Amino acid sequence: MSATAAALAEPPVSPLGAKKAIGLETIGMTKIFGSMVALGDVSIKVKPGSFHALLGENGAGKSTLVKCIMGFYQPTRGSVLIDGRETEISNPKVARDVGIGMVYQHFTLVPSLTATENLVIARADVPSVIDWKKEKKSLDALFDRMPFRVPLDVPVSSLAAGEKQKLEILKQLYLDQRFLILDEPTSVLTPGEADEILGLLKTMTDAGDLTILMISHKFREVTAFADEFSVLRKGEYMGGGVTANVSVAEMSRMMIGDMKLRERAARKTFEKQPVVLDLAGICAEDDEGLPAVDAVNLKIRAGEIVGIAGVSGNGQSELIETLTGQRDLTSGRFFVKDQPYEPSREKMAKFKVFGLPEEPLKNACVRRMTVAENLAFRSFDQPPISKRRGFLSPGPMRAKAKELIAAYRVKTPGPDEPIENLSGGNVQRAVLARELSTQVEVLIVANPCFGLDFASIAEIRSQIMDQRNGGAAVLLVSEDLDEILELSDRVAVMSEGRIDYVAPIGETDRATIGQAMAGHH
Ligand SMILES: Nc1ncnc2c1ncn2[C@@H]1O[C@H](COP(=O)(O)OP(=O)(O)OP(=O)(O)O)[C@@H](O)[C@H]1O
Repeated sequence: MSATAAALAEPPVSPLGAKKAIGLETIGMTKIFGSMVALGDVSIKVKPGSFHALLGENGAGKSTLVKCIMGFYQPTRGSVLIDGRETEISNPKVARDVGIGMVYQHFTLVPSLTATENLVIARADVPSVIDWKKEKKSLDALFDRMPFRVPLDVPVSSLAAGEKQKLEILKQLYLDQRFLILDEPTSVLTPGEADEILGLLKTMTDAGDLTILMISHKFREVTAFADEFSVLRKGEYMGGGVTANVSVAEMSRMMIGDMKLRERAARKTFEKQPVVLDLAGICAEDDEGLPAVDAVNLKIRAGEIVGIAGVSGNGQSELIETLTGQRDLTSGRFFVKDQPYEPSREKMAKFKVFGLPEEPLKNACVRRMTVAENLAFRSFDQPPISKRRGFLSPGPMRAKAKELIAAYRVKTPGPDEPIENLSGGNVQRAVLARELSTQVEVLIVANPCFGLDFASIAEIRSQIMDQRNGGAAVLLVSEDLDEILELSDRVAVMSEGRIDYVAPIGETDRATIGQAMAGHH
């Protein structure tokens, strides 16, 4: 039996509004892309009013499953039951009409509009002439019944990341969605913000007002907030159950099988090494032409990792972009081994400067080109890939790609797959494979483990440490303070475009770094 959204029976009334939490099941969900079975016969049950975690390593099929639920993909086979009834979700509008909403890793709000404006225009029934006074009054009344609120009258661009994420969630509640899919919702939040938001959502699921299906790679959050969990591996359902009854070790085994994690690379000790990368008075502007990087001075020695901590949006992205040639300097200079350095392709090759920017699919790949071609970006004009200048040799290029795919466990049907078809985590691994596979003198990495599963994080951090131990100077920008503390030899804190606090790792602590992040230094 198939029921449309309109045919669904009126749910019982809750204090939050007309509807109650929705229960959802997938039955035999299967999605095949060409010869690739991204999802094979997956049945999961998310009870109404539960907080359910969806786990799996990169490429396991989590996004494909939720895209089938949301109507972004049509499954090859399988169906969705909503509150026990089979419901055909032919597109995202149908999902929305039946009360399923999605909150993404990245923000989808219009930055120049206020929260009120963002919410009202998101409505399907937005009137052609909007009575803003009336809308604001009804929003205020609604938010009085919500467990959290955000400032309604300032542009979204001026809100902190935690407030933006709260607003994304409030938007879904305002649209009366009672089944929320959260795709790694805390990646851009501090641990404090993450706990606050997940805690508030948990009060709503416990009250029976909302059901949550959360994709997460963070066991800490899963064990603290999820009632139940399901694990996918290679597109198949591997098991699940009540979170409190299953250990983290058992959950990880379900995710990766008996694969052995790479031993954490030990930190090699060096005598005082020469300076390799020197940032001298670096200044740059943001996209609006406002000062973003303000006279940054930093020297990084061979065999040293300097971690830049900071709340996102304090100039870190712009600093990285100046170093990788994606943003002009307004003043200052770079030196590599005392020689002037500008980030052109030739100079990067000459000085062996490598890097992983943020959002690698956008900033470090050509999305429609194959995995092999993307892996060859740094070497396509050198033997053996180019025997004569301008002539590519596909054989050696594919052979090299296969080697890197195996070494870095990039999940792809093969080297000829367009890179845009890979899962987010696997694009990340492919770019790291390309950038870390040769001798590196300077390594510039921004949030290298963003969106990666726990096994990949261990592997990538070991590789960064290997490069350091091999004598590379590493500049690591990360919003994950644990990552900075684990990898860095020295910590620098960036606040409002400036670096006013730098300390060796043994002479600082979380609280001091936190204060410097808040600008108290
Ligand atoms: N449009 C597509 N065409 C071909 N293959 C695809 C497409 N979308 C996904 N895949 C493949 O399906 C598999 C599952 O990908 P999916 O994005 O669902 O994984 P995931 O578990 O969400 O991973 P991650 O944690 O890295 O985001 C991957 O091997 C991916 O390459």
